[in-house]
Formats: sequence, C-alpha cells, structure tokens
Amino acid sequence: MEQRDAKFIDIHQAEMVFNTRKGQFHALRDINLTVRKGEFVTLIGHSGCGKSTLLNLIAGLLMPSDGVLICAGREIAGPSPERAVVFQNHSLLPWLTCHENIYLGVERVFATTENKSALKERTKAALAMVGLSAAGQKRPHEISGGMKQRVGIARALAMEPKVLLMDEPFGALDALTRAHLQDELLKIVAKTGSTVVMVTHDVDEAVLLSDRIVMMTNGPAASIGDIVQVRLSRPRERVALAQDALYAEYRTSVLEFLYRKQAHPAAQAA
Ligand SMILES: Nc1ncnc2c1ncn2[C@@H]1O[C@H](COP(=O)(O)OP(=O)(O)OP(=O)(O)O)[C@@H](O)[C@H]1O
Repeated sequence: MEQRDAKFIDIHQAEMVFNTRKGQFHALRDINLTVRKGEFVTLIGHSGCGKSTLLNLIAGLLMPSDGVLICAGREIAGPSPERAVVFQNHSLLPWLTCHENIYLGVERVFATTENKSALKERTKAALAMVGLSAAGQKRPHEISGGMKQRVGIARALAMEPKVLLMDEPFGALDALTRAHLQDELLKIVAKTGSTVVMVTHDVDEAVLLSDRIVMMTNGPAASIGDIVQVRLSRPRERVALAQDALYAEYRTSVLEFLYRKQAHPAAQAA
C-alpha cells in the first residue's frame, strides 16, 4: 500500500510536442515526476515554460506525445472527475446559481449512487467549506472574483477528486484576497487530505503551500530543473513564517533557480 501511495501520480518520460502551423514545437522533454497521496506539489517556472501543459497532461486534457502518466494505478487516458481542475478564471456557468454550479459537478459523480437530497447536502457542505453558505442562490455576476474562485474550488472538492489540479487559481486576484484564499486552501487541504498539483508564478505562494516545489527550466523542450522539498511543519501561518529562517532559505532557493539559473530569456537579452 505504502509503495503504491508513494507513486500516487507517476509521470514517466513524458514528452509533449505540439503540431503548429510553423511545424512541430517541443514543449516538454523528459518529464519524470511522482507525487505521493496527500502531497501538495507546486509547479513553478517562467512564463511559457510548460507548467499548464504539464498540468493538462495530468488532467487528461492533453495526451503526451511520448511517455506514460499514471494516477492511482491507472493510466491517464482522458479527463475524469477523479482529477478535478480549478482554472484561473473560475469557469462557472453564468446562468446557474453558485449552488447549481456545484450541484452539477456533484450530480456527475454521485447521481448513480445517491438520492437528490444527499446530493443537495453535499452541495451545501461544499459551499460551507469555502464559507459561502449565504451565497448559494447568487449567480456568478453577483459575487466578487475571490468568491467565484471559492465556488470553483468548492465545485472541484465536492466531487471528492483523488487529485485536485489548480492552474494559477489565485492569479487574477488582488494580493489580500489571494492571501486569504491561500490560508483557506491550507485549512481545507488539511481537512480533506487532498493530493494537490498547482501551477503558480508566486514564490511565496509556492513555499507557503507546498510539500515540494517543482522548478521547471525554460522552454522550448522544458524539463524539471530541480525540486525543493519544503520541510516546514503544518499548520502553517503566514505571519509567523515571515520571520522563519527556513522559510527564507526555501524562498531564496526558488528565487535563485528562477532568476540566476533560469534567468528569463527576455531578461538575459536586456
Ligand atoms: N496547443 C498548443 N499548440 C502549440 N503550442 C502550444 C500549445 N499549448 C501550449 N503551447 C506552447 O507550449 C509552451 C508552454 O505553454 P504553457 O501554457 O504550458 O506554459 P506556462 O508555463 O503554463 O505559461 P504561463 O505561465 O505563461 O501560463 C509555450 O511555448 C506555448 O506557446
């Protein structure tokens, strides 16, 4: 069991080549990565290096040109509610209420085994988990950007996915809302024990949330340059961590990778 959980997600020699009008574009090369059950892994790297492409491969939204991706012992052959994705722009259906948006996901997973009132309870519990019980009957245009992201997270979690995949979920939010949602995500993940793979540009976000930070080299043919193991105890508290020497060390390691070892091509040219 432990052996299997040690490789809950197993990416072996993955390659991604896109066919474009100008010919083939080799986006990802030689990607090898395993993620343990319950682990929180972030993918960080400069813009265009292939973070979203790697996340989309795990989501099953893209198929690798070569190599194998396995989740919970099965090859990833397409999208599945067991790998729920939260995107940067919430992707809620505008004509449905927050409750209905979440219900749709819940129905997709549990309708064959549970009755309607159980599905409604699940939906309510998910809204409560992100502190939005009062907003259930509102439509997306009636709530703030931060609230929309919380509904998106609630929808994903309500499906009880084996893996939560997040593509810069807080990227479009102001700094304070982002910090608040990061704290909320920490609490939710502590409660649910979810396995999370998250794309971010934000070094502090990566250190605060992660068990491991996967740092990607610049593309084309990007690969994994290095991995930082974040050994900060949980629960983590941002204000206390601001004074923590180990936190500063991890932060520096990631910054060094990004701005010394992998200085962005545009910055090198400048
Ligand atoms: N469908 C596609 N067809 C062709 N090229 C693509 C396609 N999707 C992505 N790419 C290219 O692959 C590379 C990686 O893109 P990707 O979106 O994964 O990067 P990223 O690291 O997530 O970027 P950002 O941080 O800016 O979101 C880029 O050069 C991009 O132009």
